Amino acid sequence: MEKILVMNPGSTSTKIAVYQDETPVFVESIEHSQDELKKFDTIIEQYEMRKDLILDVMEKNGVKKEDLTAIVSRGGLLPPIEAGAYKVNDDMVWQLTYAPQNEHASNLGAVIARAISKELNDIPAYIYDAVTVDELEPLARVTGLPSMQRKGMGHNLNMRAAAMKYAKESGKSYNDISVVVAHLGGGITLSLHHHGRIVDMISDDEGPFSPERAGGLPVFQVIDMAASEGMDKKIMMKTVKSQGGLMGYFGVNDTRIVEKMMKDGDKKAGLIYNAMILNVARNIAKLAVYVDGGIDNIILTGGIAYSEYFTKEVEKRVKFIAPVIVYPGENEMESLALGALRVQRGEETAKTFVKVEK
Ligand SMILES: Nc1ncnc2c1ncn2[C@@H]1O[C@H](COP(=O)(O)OP(=O)(O)O)[C@@H](O)[C@H]1O
Ligand SMILES: CCCC(=O)OP(=O)(O)O
Repeated sequence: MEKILVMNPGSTSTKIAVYQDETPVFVESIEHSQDELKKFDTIIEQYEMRKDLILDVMEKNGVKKEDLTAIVSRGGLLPPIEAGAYKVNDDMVWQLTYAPQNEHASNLGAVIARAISKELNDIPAYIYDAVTVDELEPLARVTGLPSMQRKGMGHNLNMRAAAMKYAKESGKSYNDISVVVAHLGGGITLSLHHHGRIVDMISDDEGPFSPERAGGLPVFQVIDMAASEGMDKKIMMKTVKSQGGLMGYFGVNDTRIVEKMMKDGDKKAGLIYNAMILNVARNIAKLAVYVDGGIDNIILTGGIAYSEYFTKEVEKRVKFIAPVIVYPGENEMESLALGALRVQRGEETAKTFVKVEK
């Protein structure tokens, strides 16, 4: 029997679960307010706070850490890697601590997993379907600057799980479907799953603005901003990553608040909320053209997909491409647990990560 600790450090929450084989013993999501997080300058400084929280929640739910047989976490912003499981090793911890592709809360997952594993005689620790799974086709990588390439970066864990769920429900194999999946969360990313691979995707730096991200911006204005007084990389990243989107316009990252403002007659809220919807729809259409519009279904998932208003308005704009299906929320904790379980049972092999020094 397996007892697996599952961790998912996100930008606005830490999700923690323990699974006994396929069954959840508990699943908890602890929200982090902007106030709580603003005292940390970098993500890695949140290490102690998030690790203690994970261990406390486990203890509170009556699970002894000595009973764990494996640990699995959402993977962070590693250099481009393949889909599926990777063993957490010292190279991965080094990469996420000193040379991640970018700052992101998920960078903490493998670092905390390694530390807990070491305290427990090196029980196996894994990451699964990391943020930087990159299966983009060469055609989808090209930009207009020879020195820049498009990269795969997104909510791969939830988006692949949603695509696989759709395949199962429609009696097909993941290898036979063509779907566009939009993860509508604190950050919004979209992906095109075509014959078993994510052949194109739109990351949070290119796509729609979201509750806390600026999304794709007019590049000439970005250059002016970067060249302005007092700007540096850290301030710029913070502005577009956590202070953009709804946060920038209204100072809140809770979509429900903005939707309520709109419904109560606030004109600015109506304009911005409907623009967010338009941006999601526009980016779905962008992905559909890679396969000449040959999409079986469009899938909307993530927290915002609980909003009937949001999903219906997106559907109105994109249903000319393919039918829309809504899987509200995310299935990340179960996807992580089942991935680790397959590895523990020898049904899948975990790959080995090797660090890439810049
Ligand atoms: N019923 C709802 N209607 C609209 N938005 C919602 C609803 N429930 C949650 N959300 C929004 O979903 C977002 C978080 O989505 P989630 O997928 O949990 O996030 P993340 O990708 O950041 O982990 C927040 O902006 C939250 O306000
Ligand atoms: C860059 C994609 C990953 C991401 O944005 O995750 P969160 O929305 O959880 O911050």
